[in-house]
Amino acid sequence: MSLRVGVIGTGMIGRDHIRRMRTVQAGVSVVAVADVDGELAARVAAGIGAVAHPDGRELIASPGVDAVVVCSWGGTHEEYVLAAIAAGKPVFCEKPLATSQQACLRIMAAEAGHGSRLVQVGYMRRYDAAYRALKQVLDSGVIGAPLMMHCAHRNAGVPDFYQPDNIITDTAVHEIDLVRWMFGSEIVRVRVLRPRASRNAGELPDPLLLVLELANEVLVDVELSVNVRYGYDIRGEILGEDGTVSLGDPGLVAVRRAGQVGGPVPADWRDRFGAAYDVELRDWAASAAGSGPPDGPGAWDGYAAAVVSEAAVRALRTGEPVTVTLVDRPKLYD
Ligand SMILES: NC(=O)C1=CN([C@@H]2O[C@H](COP(=O)(O)OP(=O)(O)OC[C@H]3O[C@@H](n4cnc5c(N)ncnc54)[C@H](O)[C@@H]3O)[C@@H](O)[C@H]2O)C=CC1
Ligand SMILES: O=C1[C@@H](O)[C@H](O)[C@@H](O)[C@H](O)[C@H]1O
Repeated sequence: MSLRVGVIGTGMIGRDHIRRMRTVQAGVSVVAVADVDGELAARVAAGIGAVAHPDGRELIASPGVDAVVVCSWGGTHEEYVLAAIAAGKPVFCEKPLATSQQACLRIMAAEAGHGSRLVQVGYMRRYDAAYRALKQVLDSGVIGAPLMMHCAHRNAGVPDFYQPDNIITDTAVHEIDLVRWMFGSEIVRVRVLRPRASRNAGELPDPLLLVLELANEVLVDVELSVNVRYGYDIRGEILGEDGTVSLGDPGLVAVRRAGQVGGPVPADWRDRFGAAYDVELRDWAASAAGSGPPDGPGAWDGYAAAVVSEAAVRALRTGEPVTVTLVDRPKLYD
């Protein structure tokens, strides 16, 4: 029997995940949706033969729903993730897990009370073929012990709701999760530097340079530019004691003509990370269908990312370095 999934939030990524669960994945049916925009939910439900619930909590409680995907706005995630845990249902929650470290602690406490992992967070870069290849080279030891990583996270543009903090909490949070996974080490200190703002930036402090210090003394710099106009450009290079490894060009072709060489730049996150979302949701659905607890990023990772994000927001506002302090990691997440 196929896994009956309910999706809360039928906006951009909610609809994209519905499409992939219906067309790319086997063994999954999207049977229910919910959105505060009732008309949108009804339209999406009608298009796929699903039930539209007026409320996300009702969807979670429905006996016809085995597992839940949360794609609503970040501030609403805690409520739905807690309700899914209370119902004993596996839940895939888009990033961020929640918008404060206290909320993430409440989620971890609820999961510990349940006794096994039910939560996966949508940090899809861990499933990206290029980042996985980068980690494989790093872990093989051929470039020696890591010293630094240089990252760039460039968006063509960002939604109108973006405030300065969103550059950290919605954009940089991907690198915050990624480097913890890449180096198997927690972030202990952050600082944020502000160069001259781009003329394309509007009111935003854009670009920013985020500097992350890890417990293993690796230093990471992340350029965050959210209005570059030319496309969605994600870069990463690790410097080791004996060599370097970097993400390759995501373009599948190079065009040589008129004395120039060029190729496509992805338009947005769907374009660049489409295959990673496919693998991420396939693995999550397999675990939710009974293959075992999810082994992707969990509530602990969501919590750590929230603590570092809060520290980075403070660093952005004050211009000062901020130390990161995490609670002891509960046994459930060893
Ligand atoms: N992993 C990734 O690369 C990406 C993750 N995201 C994350 O996905 C989430 C959604 O982002 P988008 O789809 O871009 O936003 P969106 O604004 O396009 O869609 C969000 C939907 O949630 C609905 N909603 C808001 N509050 C709700 C509530 N209490 N109950 C039910 N529905 C509610 C809205 O009406 C809207 O339709 C965010 O947390 C965002 O950070 C978004 C884009 C990429
Ligand atoms: O998660 C995402 C968006 O919410 C965010 O706005 C973008 O900056 C990220 O690149 C994308 O992956």
